[in-house]
Amino acid sequence: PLGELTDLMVRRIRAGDLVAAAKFGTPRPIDDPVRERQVLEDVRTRSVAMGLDPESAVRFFRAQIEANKAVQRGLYVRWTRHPDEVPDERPDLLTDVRRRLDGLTTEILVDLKETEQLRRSVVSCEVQAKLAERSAAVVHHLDEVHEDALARAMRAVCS
Ligand SMILES: O=C(O)C(=O)C[C@]1(C(=O)O)C=C[C@@H](O)C=C1
Repeated sequence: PLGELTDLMVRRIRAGDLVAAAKFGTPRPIDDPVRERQVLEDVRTRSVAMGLDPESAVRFFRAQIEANKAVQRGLYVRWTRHPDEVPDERPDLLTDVRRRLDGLTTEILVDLKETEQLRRSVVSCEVQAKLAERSAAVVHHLDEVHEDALARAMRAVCS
């Protein structure tokens, strides 16, 4: 039941690779508190409009942002040690990567709404979340950096 939401979380985590590729070797820092506030304000407003608990949605997205930063930091370490692994192309953060993240926000909010009942029932939610996390790690061939990020992101699934 949490498979679709988990897949979307993995897609957001994978978008962290693009964020890292856009920022690595530029003066732009991994942490952008202004952008984080914009993302979370947007989530809050749209949750209210959708009848989702805004506090829980914001908490969920805070965890997704932390997971995204963990990916960026992990890749920075990897790329500093192995410069040959740095992607050849630098995507554009504003027009390419953040647009993709904004699209994922919409999809994730819809899925949060669809799974609201299940996520409120703490015990079954924890069981389903573990199942979804394990199968996503296998299906998406996640390496350690991305698996750790997913574990971090999953902490806020059960409300
Ligand atoms: O948009 C960025 O610059 C990102 O790094 C992505 C993101 C996010 O997950 O939405 C993560 C960290 C930043 O502090 C702001 C936002």
